[in-house]
Amino acid sequence: MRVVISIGGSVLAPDLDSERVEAHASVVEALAREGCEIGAVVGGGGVARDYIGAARDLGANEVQLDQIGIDVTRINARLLIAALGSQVDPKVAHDYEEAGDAIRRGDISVMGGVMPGQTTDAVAAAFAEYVDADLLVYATSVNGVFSADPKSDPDATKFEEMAAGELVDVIADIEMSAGSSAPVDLLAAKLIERAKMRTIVLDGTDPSRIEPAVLRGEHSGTDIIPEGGDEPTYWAQ
Ligand SMILES: Nc1ncnc2c1ncn2[C@@H]1O[C@H](COP(=O)(O)OP(=O)(O)OP(=O)(O)O)[C@@H](O)[C@H]1O
Ligand SMILES: O=c1ccn([C@@H]2O[C@H](COP(=O)(O)O)[C@@H](O)[C@H]2O)c(=O)[nH]1
Repeated sequence: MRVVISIGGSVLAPDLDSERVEAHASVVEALAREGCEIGAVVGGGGVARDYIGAARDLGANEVQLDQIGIDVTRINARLLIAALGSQVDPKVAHDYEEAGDAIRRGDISVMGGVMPGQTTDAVAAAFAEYVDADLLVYATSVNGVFSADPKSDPDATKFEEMAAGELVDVIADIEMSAGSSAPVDLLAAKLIERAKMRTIVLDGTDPSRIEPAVLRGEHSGTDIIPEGGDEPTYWAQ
């Protein structure tokens, strides 16, 4: 089974805590031991937003801000690589070909951002499509996709499952400036829809939630159901 896991910066490195990074790496390594081929994409989190905010105040334009964000995602990717054992490609992959080659060699491949105008959510979706992944997992700071931002709307309700087209509709109104927050960005949602990619959005603040989701489909987040895609099959059945 080939899996791409997007690990939000706000769950991997809300602060510089090596034990938390180690816990995420352990989950990735456990999945690899189960025989999964893994691509990981790491976000920039609060550190990226802090840098972006400071540079915006200094007059940088949105592309320059995105470039700062990309740099931070790649630093976080290096942190995850540092915590992974010898099975990881030691380079942060800067494009999908490099990342795909590493996976085909049997390595775990880790990416950060690749280009302005998107977030690492879109990187993960494109990476998953490029390597024909069986599953894409977003480990983020909220437990799934809600009808509205649950951090600001107490009446927001969680989707247990939703079609990829519905995801596009929910995400469409969220702002897309550098450093913005969404469970997945709009480009990612469109790529998931196009690729008919089976996708899970879950709370990754506790990384141990990722393994049962990948191996058995057990999680309390949101399943994005591909329209016209195959029925899910699980590795550990
Ligand atoms: N409809 C929605 N459903 C779920 N979350 C939403 C929604 N709209 C906005 N959000 C916000 O999306 C955010 C998703 O997580 P966020 O982007 O902060 O972190 P991440 O996925 O860990 O990535 P990173 O911190 O690297 O950008 C949350 O802050 C949540 O409040
Ligand atoms: O491919 C990419 C990835 C990221 N960015 C910029 O970086 C920040 C932080 O990334 P997150 O995935 O949100 O953690 C993002 O808001 C963009 O500004 C990018 O431009 N391109």
